[in-house]
Amino acid sequence: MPQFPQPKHDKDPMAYVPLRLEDYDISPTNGFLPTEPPLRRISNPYFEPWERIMDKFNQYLLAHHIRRLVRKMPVLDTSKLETQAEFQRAFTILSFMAHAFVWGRNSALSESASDFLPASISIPWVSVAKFLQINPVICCAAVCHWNWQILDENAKDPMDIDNLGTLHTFSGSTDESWFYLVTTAIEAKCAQGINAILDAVASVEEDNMERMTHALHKIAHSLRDANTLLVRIYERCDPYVFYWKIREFLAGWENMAEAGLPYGVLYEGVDDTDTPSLDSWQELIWRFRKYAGGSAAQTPLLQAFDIALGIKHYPTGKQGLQSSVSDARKRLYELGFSEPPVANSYLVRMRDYMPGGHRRFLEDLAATCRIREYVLLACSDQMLQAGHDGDLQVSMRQAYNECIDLMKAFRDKHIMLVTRYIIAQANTGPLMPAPPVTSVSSHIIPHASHTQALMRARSSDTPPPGGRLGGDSLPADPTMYPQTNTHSLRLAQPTRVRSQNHHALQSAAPSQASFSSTNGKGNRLARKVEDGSVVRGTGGTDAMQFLKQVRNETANTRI
Ligand code: HEM
Repeated sequence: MPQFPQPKHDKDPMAYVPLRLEDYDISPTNGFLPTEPPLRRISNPYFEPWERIMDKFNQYLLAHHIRRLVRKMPVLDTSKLETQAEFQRAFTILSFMAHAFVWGRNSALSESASDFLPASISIPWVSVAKFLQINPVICCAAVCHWNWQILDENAKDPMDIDNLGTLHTFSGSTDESWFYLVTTAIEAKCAQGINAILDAVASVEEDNMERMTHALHKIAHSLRDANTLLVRIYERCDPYVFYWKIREFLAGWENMAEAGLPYGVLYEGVDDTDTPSLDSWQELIWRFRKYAGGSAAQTPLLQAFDIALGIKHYPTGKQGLQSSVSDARKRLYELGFSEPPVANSYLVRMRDYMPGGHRRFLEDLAATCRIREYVLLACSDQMLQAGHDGDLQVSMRQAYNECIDLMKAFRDKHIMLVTRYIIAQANTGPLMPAPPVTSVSSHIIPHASHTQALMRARSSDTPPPGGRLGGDSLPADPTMYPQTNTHSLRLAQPTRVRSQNHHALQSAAPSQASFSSTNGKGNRLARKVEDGSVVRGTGGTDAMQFLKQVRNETANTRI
């Protein structure tokens, strides 16, 4: 029979040491949100060049001033940031400016996505991200964890969703605020569930079923709140606005060939400093960064509940072994606690988009948590069959199963909203056609030569001299939130073009014709899908297949 970790002994290196939330930058009251509301401004006037842009961010984005203003911004020294709250604010506002710079193109001027970030953004952003131990790209923490304010400090429940506001949005719409706030409010409401996880872990050590049952009830309470809040998204976030107006700014730069970024984005002043020669484009191309964009899949919350409850997720398409209870118990007897971890790589990868402390919490929790095993071993087969209501073991099992049912219900509801917010929108198409899109480099390369270059590029793998590459019969691009990632395209080599403002390689962008052949609407991040296409996930997987598998794995964990 497998042994549970023994009570701690000071000299035993394998001793159980209880996890303490403060060691992982987790708030006892607000969970993965900071305890105090995020800063609305960095008070040091040195950072005014950033704050002044944020003062009129929506207006500048609407008027297409962002790129010009960001280019003019000085490169600020992040060593002047003093507190963690300042680093978090810096990360959030740099994320908004960076994504506005990359995706905030002026289509009337035939601009396309930018394949570089100027040093004024990239140098401080990379440095702040390093401090926070998170990828320098927009993420759940930037828009949901560090981007909220309390409206009425004296409210009965200050963290109630109806008492919260956002600090920043791209669109300036209430829909976008609400989209972020649903996640923010879920995080706050589930703080007691995170505390309860630690109680449950401790009760395994104490072999205390009563404490375990109580902790499981508290986890269930949080999950019930999360379920209630999740469906409130329908109240104030219009699926049309979400799909066609918001999500394009949340996209990252991975699998974004069709959006004009086949190689990702070059962080100027960070990754190009020692470029040996501009002729060695192959060398430079490796320095382009590829990151997924923002998604609530980057919240540590659901992963923490998964780990706590022993819900395992396997690579998409390879459903795991968790089948019957007796099988699970048999495996536990045979393998003890040393089952090899086989994880869903997408979910694991999303941890790089979480702050370092939160990522480490998930790792350490996985190493210490044996809640499911405890419940499983406490319930004999006879007891499970006879169902002695009132027995401590049975109540514990019921409390555990209630948590599983609520996790499954959450994922069912989530699948429904993905259907309404993404799939239905992608199938319908936009109401308002965007202006046609042409190559950003049309001022550099005459359109006719561009087209000839395209034709040459498609007949060979060598880049045409001085021209950008693309394909005017690229396949239709099914769509994914928040990153559009679809068919993998055969990437042509980029052509180095020295632009007026930077020396980054101009990336291959599909031509106008290629967009009209997909949906004719010009918007490359939110787009109509062709009949029969699947909506693909960030990791290149079929989103629905991924989400349904994650849901089914949850249901299979019931004891
Ligand atoms: C309009 C609202 C939403 C849409 C359209 C949406 C869409 C998606 C999509 C397409 C995925 C697949 C992977 C990816 O691309 O990142 C995903 C994953 C995920 N989303 Fe959402 N989402 C929404 C709201 C939320 C909210 C409010 C939460 C809760 C905090 C949430 C939590 C998750 C989690 C945890 C995953 C990973 C899969 C899982 O653990 O079940 N989502 N979401």
